[in-house]
Amino acid sequence: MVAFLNDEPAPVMTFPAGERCLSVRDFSLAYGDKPALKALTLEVPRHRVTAFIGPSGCGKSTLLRSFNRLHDLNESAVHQGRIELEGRDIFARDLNVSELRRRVGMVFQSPNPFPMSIYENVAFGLRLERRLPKRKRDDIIEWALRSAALWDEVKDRLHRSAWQLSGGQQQRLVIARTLAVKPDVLLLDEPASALDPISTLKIEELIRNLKNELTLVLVTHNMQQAARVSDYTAFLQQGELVEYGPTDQVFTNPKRQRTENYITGRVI
Ligand SMILES: Nc1ncnc2c1ncn2[C@@H]1O[C@H](COP(=O)(O)OP(=O)(O)OP(=O)(O)O)[C@@H](O)[C@H]1O
Repeated sequence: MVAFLNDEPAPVMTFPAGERCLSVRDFSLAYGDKPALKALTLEVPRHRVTAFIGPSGCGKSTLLRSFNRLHDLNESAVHQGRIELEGRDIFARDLNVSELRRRVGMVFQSPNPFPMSIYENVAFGLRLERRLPKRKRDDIIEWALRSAALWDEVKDRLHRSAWQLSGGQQQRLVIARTLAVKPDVLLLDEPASALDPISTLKIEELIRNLKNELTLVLVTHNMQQAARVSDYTAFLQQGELVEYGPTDQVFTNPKRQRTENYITGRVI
């Protein structure tokens, strides 16, 4: 066993204030009396891809969903501690939760386009937000579909049903729909786990390219995927942050014995 590996609490990795997008301080969340996250402290850097990995039930999705307060919808969920988006407390009384969810968009495991055309899917969020002149709306829809690497495949059939697209195309459409309202952060919860290998590679390429536009946080069971697309990786176990660092370091030179056990397959 390598001497430096130990199970001390994870050292806090910090970023200069100008590079920090999300900041989690001593954050705990329980469903009723069952703790899911235990006093987590971590920072998510702006315009980077940060991956959350760890065994099933370790709290990855719970942490991701906390970033846009999806737990408000679950009466049994209680939290303590603080999360800031660009320096602002997301639990502040005067915070507008709809605006938070516009700024922090989310894409789930199974593609969920609405039963309407490709065009209407991307326009959906824009219609709710504000009345835009058609020309301007068309420009944003083209921009969002291009950003989601889907424009060339759908530009000649924008008014056909979104359900005619393949699963991978549907997931890129959902990403375009989320991008259309210009979020600052994109949360991705296992975005490729329902897709075939080629569609998965397209989503991964998209994730890498999108960091020019916004900050991405990815939950994945697939460690190769985390290694391929993320800049930073956080390893969680039983609601605790075990290790957080640059992805290369976490995968090739982990500082914690528990991380090494997980990435080498000794714990699943
Ligand atoms: N809505 C809920 N109500 C009650 N308990 C929940 C709820 N959602 C999650 N949990 C529990 O909280 C813990 C963390 O779950 P979470 O889904 O965040 O983990 P995860 O790491 O994302 O798991 P997986 O990889 O299986 O999706 C688990 O013990 C889970 O059973």
